[in-house]
Amino acid sequence: MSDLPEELQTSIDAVRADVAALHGELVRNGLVVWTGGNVSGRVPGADLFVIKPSGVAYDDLAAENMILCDLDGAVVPGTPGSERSPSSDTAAHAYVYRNMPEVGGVVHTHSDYATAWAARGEEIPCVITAMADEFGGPIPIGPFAIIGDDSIGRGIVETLRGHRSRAVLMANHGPFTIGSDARDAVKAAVMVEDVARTVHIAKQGGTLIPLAQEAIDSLFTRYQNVYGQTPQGALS
Ligand SMILES: O=C(CO)[C@@H](O)[C@@H](O)COP(=O)(O)O
Repeated sequence: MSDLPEELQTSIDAVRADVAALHGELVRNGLVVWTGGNVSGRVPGADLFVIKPSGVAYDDLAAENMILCDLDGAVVPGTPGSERSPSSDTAAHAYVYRNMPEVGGVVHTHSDYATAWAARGEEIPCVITAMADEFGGPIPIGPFAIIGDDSIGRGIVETLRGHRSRAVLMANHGPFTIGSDARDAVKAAVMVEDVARTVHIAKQGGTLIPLAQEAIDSLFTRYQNVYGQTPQGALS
């Protein structure tokens, strides 16, 4: 692939750097232990995505050892990092990219509280405004699926297609999140763990009070369209 058009190579290099750095956000936010999580990012305008190598310590991850894959999940030969095996979940990430063209990033972790809800096969009810803002409603449970083929990816797509949530709790496994790009998917992974913890603590203290759908809709619309800075005001 060394004879790629310069613009595509530049785009691939940017996604490599972004995906490598975002794995550090999983560690910084306490979402992973050892190597138990992964981030990928789609290469804009190409049938390609970048994902981490399987089982490599987060401290050793770098742009040059990220792995470039096609949308079937096959490693692109002769590219930096292609000498290593891609993440165990590459097939799942690839399935999402093939079937949800609007998705630019996918993340998987075994973060404690979200994975505990997944172990119970229990969706997280929308009882706090932070959930309405970020997920527009409850965080759904996806089917139990064994790693190794399209099963996990199919479960993610069947659960999230047409759903406001960018997070799904795959039963007995843990959260997978999607986003407009890899950073957005990492944000969803951070926020699903945060709300999973809060609602778990609330549930221990007594009866949860559901938010009215009208309030959820209003909060989600505001947060998705008004919250934060315009591109002119953004600092990073
Ligand atoms: O959940 C699993 C394996 O069941 C994987 O996501 C996790 O161990 C991370 O594996 P990778 O290092 O991405 O291959």
